[in-house]
Amino acid sequence: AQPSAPAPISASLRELEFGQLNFLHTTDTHGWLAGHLQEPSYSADWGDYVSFATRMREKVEAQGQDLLVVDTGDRVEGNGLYDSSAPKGVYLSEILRHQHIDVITSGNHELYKQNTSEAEFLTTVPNFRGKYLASNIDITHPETNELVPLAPRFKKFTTKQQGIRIVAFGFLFDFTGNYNNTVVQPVEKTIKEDWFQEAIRDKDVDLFLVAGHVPAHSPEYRAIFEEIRGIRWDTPIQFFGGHQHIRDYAKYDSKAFALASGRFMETIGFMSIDGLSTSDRPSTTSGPVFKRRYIDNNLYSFYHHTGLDEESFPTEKGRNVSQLITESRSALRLDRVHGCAPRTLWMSRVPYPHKDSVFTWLQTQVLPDSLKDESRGEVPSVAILNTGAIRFDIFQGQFTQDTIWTISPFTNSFRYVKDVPYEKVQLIMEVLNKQTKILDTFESGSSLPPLPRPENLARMEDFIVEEEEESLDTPIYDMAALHQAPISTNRQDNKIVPGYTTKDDAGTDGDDTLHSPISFYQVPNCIQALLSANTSGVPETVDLIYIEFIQPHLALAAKFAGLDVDFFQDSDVYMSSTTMTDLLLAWVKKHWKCE
Ligand SMILES: O=c1ccn([C@@H]2O[C@H](COP(=O)(O)O)[C@@H](O)[C@H]2O)c(=O)[nH]1
Repeated sequence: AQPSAPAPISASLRELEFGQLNFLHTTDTHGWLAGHLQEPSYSADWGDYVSFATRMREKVEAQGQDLLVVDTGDRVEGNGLYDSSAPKGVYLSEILRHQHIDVITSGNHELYKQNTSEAEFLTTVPNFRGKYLASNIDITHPETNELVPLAPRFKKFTTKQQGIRIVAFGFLFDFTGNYNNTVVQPVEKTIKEDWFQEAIRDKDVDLFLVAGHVPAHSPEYRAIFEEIRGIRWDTPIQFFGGHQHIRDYAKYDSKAFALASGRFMETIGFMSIDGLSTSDRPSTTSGPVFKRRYIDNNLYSFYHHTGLDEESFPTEKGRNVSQLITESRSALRLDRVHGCAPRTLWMSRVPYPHKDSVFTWLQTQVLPDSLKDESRGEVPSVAILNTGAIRFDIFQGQFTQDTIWTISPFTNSFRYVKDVPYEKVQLIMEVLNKQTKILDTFESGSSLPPLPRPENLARMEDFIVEEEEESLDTPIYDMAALHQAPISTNRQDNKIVPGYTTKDDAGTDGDDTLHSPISFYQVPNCIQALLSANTSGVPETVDLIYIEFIQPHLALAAKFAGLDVDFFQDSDVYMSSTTMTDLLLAWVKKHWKCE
């Protein structure tokens, strides 16, 4: 772990149930390879994960079993380790490559911008040659300008110990927000292509492995499942997915399951399959048995599941990777303190509006104090921000160079349209806040990226822990104590701390660590702030300021609201090239001085 990471808290753990074939899975790590430096439950880093995968491989291979390691994309955008360097990602890709990964795929974040997808093509794909799969992504070759597959479409391989014959694919969901140097072919179309049809007709296959940046429960995975099942009624299928930032497990039939392993290096997903047939050993049981576990990413869990300790657990390579992360963070000055947050601000742990909601803080303080373009004088304005623009909670205490990227990693700046009737803005807000119901069906074929963050789309209802409200002012962890405490192995000491309490298709026993539940509240798709309105009451017309990511959504919503504005032609840059990240950082520096 990183030197400044808090020691994990000892806890009651559920055991891993190993099988003939075992998997470790990460997804949506978004640059958090240093682990969480303010949350003990997730404080292990990528170096610890390198050691963990090695020790797990040693353990299962000693039993004649196999272990495969899978990553399903969105490795970029969301943490200083990726976003703070110029060019972005140079430190991250060096760190990432040290994990032995057997199957790796791209997420949507690898494709939003031309330079990101080209870095993927020129660096990450070669770093994981033979492992990186891209079943439905093409890229314009940066030198030849030809459209070529980002990586091979699929591969067939056999496992080291038992010779289990696996055909593996690597998909991305039907993403449409990519820059025009890449092409994402819809999954439903891809699976009709000759190469896929041939691959699933291969008779010498013991398992189909579908890795992808695709939700575990999704139309895309349903389509792949049905296509394979149509040809191979009996062959086991293991899906690994992601994108929604949740822990999830989907049962497609008794021989086909999908695991999604959360977000931000909080979770190492574990799967095992027992009873697979192989070329020289037909299955002995009535059918394969699938087991899943979501491991909290911390050393307490890692030691427990490997049966090792502080001395015996780390590998030399793992230690070196942790050291490389420390050096990279230091070169990027990620611990540089810009201010001190006086209290914790939550994304979804409190309702909106609420004094401890990050969105209430933005609406009432940051946007009114900061969004001002001198060229617009005292003209009243309304600013609209999509809640998906903010990615993480802000914890009480030091606000560092790393914090700014964890909450606001995107490079969007602001635009505006003048003279918009205030009442039309309110209608537009109503439409935006019903996005999934209205905008998605407004024009056939239009499929806009969602406005809220993925966690909010995956959980459509509030989950309220009644007794939590009183404890919100108390930090979850006593950080000072955690920095010194050795990891206790004394079961008497086990505390139940708030954390994941996952419910999935296999029940409520998936998490390795027993936690108490955390409230989860829905938040709107967008929030608005009324700015520079010196008059009492509401202005008749305003400058409508918006974060540029939502321009296509606004254009559609405006039609709905009967506003005759062409947002692409009639809008202009607001505050030159100031990004949301710049705005937030400037506000923190000015208002949140450390005592
Ligand atoms: O420039 C951007 C890019 C993305 N968003 C928000 O993020 C989600 C997608 O996040 P995933 O991690 O891929 O699930 C998108 O729907 C937006 O809500 C953004 O606001 N600005």
